[in-house]
Amino acid sequence: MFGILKRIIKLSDNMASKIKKSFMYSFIDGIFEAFPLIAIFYFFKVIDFSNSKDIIIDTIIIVKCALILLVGIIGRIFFKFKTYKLQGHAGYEMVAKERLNMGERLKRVPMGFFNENNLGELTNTVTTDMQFIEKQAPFILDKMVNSTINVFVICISMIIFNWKIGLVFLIGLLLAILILNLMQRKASQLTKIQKNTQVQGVASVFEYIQGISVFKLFNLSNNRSSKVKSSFDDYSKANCDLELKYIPLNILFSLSLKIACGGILFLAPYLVLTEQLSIINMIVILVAIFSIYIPVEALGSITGLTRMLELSLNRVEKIERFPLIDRCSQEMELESFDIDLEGVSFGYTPNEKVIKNVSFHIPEKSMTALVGPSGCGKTTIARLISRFWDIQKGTIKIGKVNIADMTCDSILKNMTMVFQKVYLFNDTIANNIKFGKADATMKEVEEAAKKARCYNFIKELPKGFDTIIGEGGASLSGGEKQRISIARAILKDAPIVLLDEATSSIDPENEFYIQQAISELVKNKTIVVIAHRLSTIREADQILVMENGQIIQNGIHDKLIKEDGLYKKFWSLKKKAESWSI
Ligand SMILES: Nc1ncnc2c1ncn2[C@@H]1O[C@H](COP(=O)(O)OP(=O)(O)OP(=O)(O)O)[C@@H](O)[C@H]1O
Repeated sequence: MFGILKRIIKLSDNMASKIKKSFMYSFIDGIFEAFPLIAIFYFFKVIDFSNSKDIIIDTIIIVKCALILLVGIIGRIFFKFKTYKLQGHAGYEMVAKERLNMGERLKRVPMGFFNENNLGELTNTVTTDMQFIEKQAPFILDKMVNSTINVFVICISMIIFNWKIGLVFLIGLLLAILILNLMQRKASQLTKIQKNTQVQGVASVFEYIQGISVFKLFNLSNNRSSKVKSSFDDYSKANCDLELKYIPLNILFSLSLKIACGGILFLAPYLVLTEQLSIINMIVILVAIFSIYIPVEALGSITGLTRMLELSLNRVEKIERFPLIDRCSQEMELESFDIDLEGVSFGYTPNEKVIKNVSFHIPEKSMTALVGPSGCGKTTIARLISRFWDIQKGTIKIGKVNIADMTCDSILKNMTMVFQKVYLFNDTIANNIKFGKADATMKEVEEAAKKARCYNFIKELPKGFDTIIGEGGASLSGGEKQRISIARAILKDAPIVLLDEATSSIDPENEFYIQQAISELVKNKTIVVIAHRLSTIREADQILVMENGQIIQNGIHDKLIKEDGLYKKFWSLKKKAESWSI
């Protein structure tokens, strides 16, 4: 149980002192909680009950008792406030920091991480798990630490007070701890199942939302929503199971404490009758009996929550443990931007190589086109140059520096990528363009938009650059989204441009503007283009023809067109396709 304490303290980092302080305040609050008991003890101690006909209750005594109660109440309010404030702050700040850390980590893990961990599990970790840790961790730890201290203190006090009563208390306590242990084991199994079904639920909702257009198109929405429903049915069944299997143990736990209370209730008068206990002490015991087991009950009540916290921590720590792609690399400044691949081999899975012993040189400020049939590895080459994955054999150098020695940030700050699939954030158009350069002025943003040929259509929107675009850029046409993403790339002004030309048909007007925008983007840059257009291929300084993960031809268009090979075939097919008209 206490391993979790260490893990939270580790996670909380510089918030640990706040959490520890909150435990101390909570402990002091526990002392003030005992003040009513002290008042009762004092009351019976100072009043003479031996003469039952003439009991004198002095006003001073009443005032003193009232004062003790008042100090108790004020002390509790003050320290409770302090405890909650510290716990709230510590929980919030600890999780806020951890969320940022996680964001940074996710940027630096190999892309294979996202294949191995489904999106539902990741989403669940950064939302539900983190929220659970934020709200519950300080509360659970506080209850755990203080209840244990209180149980220990009460146990010692009872034994000093009267060892026979202390023994009955101890038997009740040991019985309760035994059942608590059983409860923890049960909770361990059941909360794991419950958490897994929760993750499945989130994953199926995610899939449903992402694929909604496909489901609608193929009339599958009922089918998929029944999958979502079934995963939530599993979740609700797991919750019911957890409660049902947990309830008998919970009852047994409470029963053991109540039986021990009953034992003390009978034992105390017996001890008075046999003159082993004074009446005053008996009264104090009878009053205290209702609260001595409260800390033990508190430990019982957090068992399920503790297990859930443990599972949430497991998931967060799993992300923390995943090795960063650039953990042994350094921040570096590049001086030149030519690209060299030497004997590079790579596979997404260990047994299947998709890039096989590839070598080529891309001179600085030149255009290289990658062409070849679908699935031959063109996109993979672009991903490897930007170190989204690490290669298994060979070296990739930019400006004569091995990218394996550079941090992801120092590679990517020199690169711009324009992919077919454009992602725009749910923010203003200006901020989407500024993504390329966070501190850009509005003048720079407008300048980039003009170069990317999107200034005019943006200006025609009612709110211009302040127009909020839906997540993923839902409110813009495909061509408009492309041009905004090119404006973003122009603003970044990186010396290397990786460009995956759009294959999907865009209307001629948009295509014309996109071509103009790209011409602005690539001026004076080292360009690697996954080429689908004849114009791009023809103008390239170098064409790399790929087949089945290998470079099979290399040269300029005029040379390759004369050779008998894949390129010639590819070119005539492309030409034929482009000459088709509808
Ligand atoms: N994330 C991935 N995980 C596993 N395999 C992948 C992944 N991405 C691509 N592949 C596989 O790697 C091979 C090369 O894919 P790649 O996308 O590089 O080809 P491509 O030439 O760019 O194809 P296209 O022109 O159709 O985009 C293919 O067999 C593909 O199925």
